[in-house]
Amino acid sequence: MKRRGKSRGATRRKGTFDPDDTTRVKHTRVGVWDLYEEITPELQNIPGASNYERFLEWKRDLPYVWLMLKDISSIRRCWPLFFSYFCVEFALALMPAMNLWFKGQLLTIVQRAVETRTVDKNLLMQITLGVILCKLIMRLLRWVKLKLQWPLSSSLKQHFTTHLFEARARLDVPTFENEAIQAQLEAASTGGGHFSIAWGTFTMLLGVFTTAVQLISQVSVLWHTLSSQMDGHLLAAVGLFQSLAEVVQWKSRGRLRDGVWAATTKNHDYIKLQGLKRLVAFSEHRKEFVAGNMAQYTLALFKHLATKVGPNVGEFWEVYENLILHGSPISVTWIFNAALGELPQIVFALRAVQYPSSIPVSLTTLHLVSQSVNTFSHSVWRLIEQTGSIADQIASVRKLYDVMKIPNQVVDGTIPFPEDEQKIRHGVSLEFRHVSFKYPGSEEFALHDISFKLKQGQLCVIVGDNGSGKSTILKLIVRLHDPTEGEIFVDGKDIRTLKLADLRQAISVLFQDYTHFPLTIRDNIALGDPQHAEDEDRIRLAARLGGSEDFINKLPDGFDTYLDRPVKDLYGGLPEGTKTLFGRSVDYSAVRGAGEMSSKTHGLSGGQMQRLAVSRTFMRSVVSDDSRVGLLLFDEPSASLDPIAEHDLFARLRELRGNKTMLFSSHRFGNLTRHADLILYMRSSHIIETGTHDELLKHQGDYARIWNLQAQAFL
Ligand SMILES: Nc1ncnc2c1ncn2[C@@H]1O[C@H](COP(=O)(O)OP(=O)(O)OP(=O)(O)O)[C@@H](O)[C@H]1O
Repeated sequence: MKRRGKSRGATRRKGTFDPDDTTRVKHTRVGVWDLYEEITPELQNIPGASNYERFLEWKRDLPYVWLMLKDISSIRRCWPLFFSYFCVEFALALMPAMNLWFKGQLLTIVQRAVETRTVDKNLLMQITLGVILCKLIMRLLRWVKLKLQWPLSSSLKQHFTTHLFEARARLDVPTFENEAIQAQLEAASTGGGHFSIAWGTFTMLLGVFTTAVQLISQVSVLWHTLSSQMDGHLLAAVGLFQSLAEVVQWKSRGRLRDGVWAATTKNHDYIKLQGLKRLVAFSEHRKEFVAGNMAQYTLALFKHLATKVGPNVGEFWEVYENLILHGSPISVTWIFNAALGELPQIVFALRAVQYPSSIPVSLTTLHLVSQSVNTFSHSVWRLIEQTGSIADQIASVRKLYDVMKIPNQVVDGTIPFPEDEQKIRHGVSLEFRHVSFKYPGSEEFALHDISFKLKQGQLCVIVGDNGSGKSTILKLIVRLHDPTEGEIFVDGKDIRTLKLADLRQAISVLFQDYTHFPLTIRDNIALGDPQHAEDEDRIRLAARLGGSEDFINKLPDGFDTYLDRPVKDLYGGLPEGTKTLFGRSVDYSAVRGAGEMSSKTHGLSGGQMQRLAVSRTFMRSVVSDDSRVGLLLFDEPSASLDPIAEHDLFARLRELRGNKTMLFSSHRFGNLTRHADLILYMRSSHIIETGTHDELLKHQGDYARIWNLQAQAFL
């Protein structure tokens, strides 16, 4: 481990994590990763301070456990199952003590047999029966437990999956794209394990309780039984000493806790290696990968890089577990403890030499003691392990609830919008007042001092160079981000004061980088207007207006087609092309046919994709008479359309928009700009020319130049 010795003068914001601050940050190399942990200055020199901190964490986190238990108790249909599960666990916890009791009885019989040379056959039968019954009951209880486990754990999982869905659904763009937030969401979803956090916590709490019951019941039975045995307490003490010695040697693993830490890698070879893995694994790259003939080159590069970075590479957690947690060498106490395991036998041998006549009784006692000490120390181990992981588990519960409280960067307003529902159909006014904007983490202005006004019902077209800021203007209107400086007004009101849901309801937007959702085509269109998502007629009308109805109808599953099925079919691991297996002929087509599975995928052309996206916008904006939309935003809606489709789209838009205010971003002059009330010509984050088509032509500036350039192509 070494400290970083650079940039003492680095800018440090109060309360934020600064990896370059050498007084507060510990740096550890973990394979190709660099781990930076914040050292808490006040506590670092106090012995045992971290344990104290851990206790404080518990105190902070326990209310969340209470909250979770209340949440779990709200799933009423599970009550009987929970009750049964609790009873089964409780009964199972008493079983080892019961077993011990029977063994104690056996010991008494042996002792009596040694002393009196007689055996009580009836008692022996009863005890034998009791032991068998005990085993049977235990098996039965375990079977019932397994049967109850699945319905309970899956109910909890489902309940908390909905909770996580809600937590994700409420996040805005800059918050969601933040990598720290992504990590927080990930941690809350998995809890780092196979089961859900809720089920893990429930079983852990129950486990601690039942282990305590197990220990108390065993100790009382053992104490009672051994009181009457020669050397009973001595052997028990020796056995327990050994198991406690192991416990003392066990120390909590130095897991990274929830404190402030961050890990990064600057190893270019490793990063490139990961990039190559994705390139070859993800279907979205396959077309270019194949067409570009990249296989041979990338394979050679992959091999070269893999050799160069060596074996100590992998996901951070994988490397951390192996190099840091399991990296400790074998200790002297570890070896000493192994020898201590034989101590009860040594004590027994010495006593046998001293009192040879007591050998049979002592032998049975030794057997009883070593067995019960084994179960006992197993229980102690369980308890320690459970309490050791309690802090982690409880912290996971807090994570589960904390994700609901992640603050959005775009803060909601309070004023309802619009004041007049009727009026909004005739459009809204829009004003940008000295708006500047930088994307999060970017030093460059994407927009700089942008001001313009648009009256109710006007058509505005934004034209300009690539990267000049056209799309960004549209994104700010729907408040995907807020301006860094300046204000935006809709109908004279600062959009930051308006209720976000109302503002977005009043706007229909088609982004340039639209995506299609992993749902059916019907749902893809329907989600344009969630309020009318069940209205089949509207969906079909939207498809017709967007120019997508014809090709959708030609697809085998029509509107039910999934463009990219979110759940894939599963197949056995036979190598593709296998024709025979152990002499039998085999073929996937039989099982595929029986399951009505298809290996076909439905590809759409770029233009068809765009028509689908336009249909989604139409679903919201122009289809309904009761629409509450007053502002339509289109970012390059015709980029992938053929000239006829483009012409039809604009004609339809002009006809259907009524009086709604409309804003287009476009590279194409003509079809739209000629009808525009206002054209904004942009370059390098600034508006450099504004006016109508005629005004800008007269002005003889850049707009006129590009217009003439495009017009000449048709001469
Ligand atoms: N998510 C983002 N994060 C950081 N910078 C971004 C992001 N999106 C865009 N930018 C930057 O902001 C500037 C404006 O981008 P914008 O997408 O608004 O341009 P545009 O005029 O719509 O371009 P085009 O004509 O190519 O669509 C560009 O310099 C771009 O690199």
